[in-house]
Amino acid sequence: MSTTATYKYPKLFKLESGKKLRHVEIAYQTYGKLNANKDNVIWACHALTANADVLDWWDGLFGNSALFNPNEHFIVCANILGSNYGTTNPLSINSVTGQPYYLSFPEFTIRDLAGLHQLLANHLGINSIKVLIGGSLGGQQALEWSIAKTINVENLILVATNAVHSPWGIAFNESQRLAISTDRTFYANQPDGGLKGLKAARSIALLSYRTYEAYAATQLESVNDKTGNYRASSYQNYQGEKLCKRFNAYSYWYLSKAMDSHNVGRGKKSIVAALAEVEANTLVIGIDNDILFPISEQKFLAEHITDAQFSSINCAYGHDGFLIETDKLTNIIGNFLKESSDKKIIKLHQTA
Ligand SMILES: CC(=O)SCCNC(=O)CCNC(=O)[C@H](O)C(C)(C)COP(=O)(O)OP(=O)(O)OC[C@H]1O[C@@H](n2cnc3c(N)ncnc32)[C@H](O)[C@@H]1OP(=O)(O)O
Ligand SMILES: N[C@@H](CCO)C(=O)O
Repeated sequence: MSTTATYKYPKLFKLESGKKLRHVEIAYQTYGKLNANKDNVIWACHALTANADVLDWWDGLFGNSALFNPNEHFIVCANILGSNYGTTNPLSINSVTGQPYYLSFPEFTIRDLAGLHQLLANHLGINSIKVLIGGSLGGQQALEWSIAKTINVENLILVATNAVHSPWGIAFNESQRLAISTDRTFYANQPDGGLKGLKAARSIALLSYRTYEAYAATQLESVNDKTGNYRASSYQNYQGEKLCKRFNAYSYWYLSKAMDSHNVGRGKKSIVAALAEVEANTLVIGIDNDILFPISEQKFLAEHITDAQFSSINCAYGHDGFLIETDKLTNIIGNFLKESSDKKIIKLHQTA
């Protein structure tokens, strides 16, 4: 059973900045049924440009016969604030002006994304999450939500993510925003504003999601006499255009800023102290060819989250491997969850 719905939060939602959003709407999908004990929730947090349909974009890890399946689990995935797949975003109507927000949309942080997940969990009557999982920007949300401890998270799975967004990651995002800002239609406040800039931004981003080896494997020329019309050029153009058909420059702009804001140590004693607040059984998975969220970042997470396990995946694809290597993820996560449930049974026997 799959449900697509939108939750309209009836009150004002206060952002970390202190600004308030009214009439926040959260588009979400659920699959399967919440059991009587309400202890079968799998909550997936999506990355930069995905949507609430986790069975589609994380097919293989999620699916009818996958590790996370709707027969056993109640799977929840919410479209994040700022994204154009149904949740309130810069193209939504600002009820005060009666016009879309565009660039008057307030900036928000990863903590705000986690805050919206909590609103939805309250609405769905969920007090406990069996597995909270996210990759990349999705992992940043899952981590902040676990640190906030507004809900019980039994198992936390962080894939290709970090505790604080790096100078390198911010520089990539800033370069993408520079590309968008050179497109003057961006400032015209129209739904297709900045699309040429967005195309260039996606082309830049892809360089950080893939690797030298991935391009060599898929875009190498088969002839030596070319002096133009290269496959790699066509690939960059195609990928930029593909994103423009399903996304908008305003959402991209704001979401990339939210990613830059990620720092679990903000307002805390330190980043390390913030990580020590995580109480969930944690598994951190890195991709060893990831140049955007290098594996040192996942090792750091695992080192500072109490009793966290660390595992790595070899994937020539690089960062986006977290969306592709679903067999490897299934294997690593399946073993981790089995161990975690065995430990729980032993603990129960010891306390009985
Ligand atoms: C409504 C929605 O669609 S939202 C959900 C979809 N998006 C998401 O979930 C976001 C996360 N997903 C992603 O980032 C990506 O889909 C990934 C990483 C999982 C895979 O990336 P892909 O772009 O599918 O794969 P890859 O990088 O190998 O590129 C393949 C595409 O490039 C095209 N391509 C490959 N080489 C070239 C070239 N030289 N010139 C032009 N096109 C090329 C292929 O024909 C293929 O096109 P298609 O996507 O139309 O089938
Ligand atoms: N390729 C991913 C971003 C990488 O984290 C997306 O478009 O959502």
